Amino acid sequence: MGQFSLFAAGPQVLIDDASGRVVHTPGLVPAATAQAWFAQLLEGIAWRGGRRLMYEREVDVPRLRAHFDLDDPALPAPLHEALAAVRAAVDAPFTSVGLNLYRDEHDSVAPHNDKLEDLVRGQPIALLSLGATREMVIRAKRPPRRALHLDLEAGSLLLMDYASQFHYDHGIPKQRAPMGPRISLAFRVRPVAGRPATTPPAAG
Ligand SMILES: O=C(O)CCC(=O)C(=O)O
Ligand SMILES: [Fe+2]
Repeated sequence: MGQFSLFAAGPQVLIDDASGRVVHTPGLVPAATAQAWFAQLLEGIAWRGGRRLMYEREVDVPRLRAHFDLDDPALPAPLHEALAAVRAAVDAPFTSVGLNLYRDEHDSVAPHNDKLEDLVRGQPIALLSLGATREMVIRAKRPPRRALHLDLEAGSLLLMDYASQFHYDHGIPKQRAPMGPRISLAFRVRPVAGRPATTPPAAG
């Protein structure tokens, strides 16, 4: 059996209609592999805090972050391996990986859609989870704002297509119960600098 043949529960299609496609695959990566990557990244990455404006006040971004271009010769080994695992499941020419570190239950990401100018049109976002299980909430933008609550376990993949970013927000809410650290790897296909993010429709 190959390394990636253990799809614990198989892919679960959460959304698949005109509003977009969202697929959750628990167990894409075996638990021991996910744990090894988590430990190496937690120690080995130069995690950065950030500041953002909220209601005209500067506040800390409530998690730590890092970013690599996937062709960076200094790409850490676990990210190379994680990319291979994601590419085995998703046919997209990923160019970039954003890392989020949620140190504990107080860290979060507010509901948002990924910035469309950071994505090549039509390409998905793939989120690989490592470390503690955290809840993600995916909520429709339109009333009645249907919400999906899912547990993102270590080794799971959440694939959101481009269209879904127009119609849904996603976020990782703070929790009350104590939680260990979690790392997410967000693989994206970013537009090449200097070229438009979206291809204009062909003339004629
Ligand atoms: O940590 C996650 O799973 C979500 C991260 C996210 O939404 C983002 O980086 O844009
Ligand atoms: Fe996001």
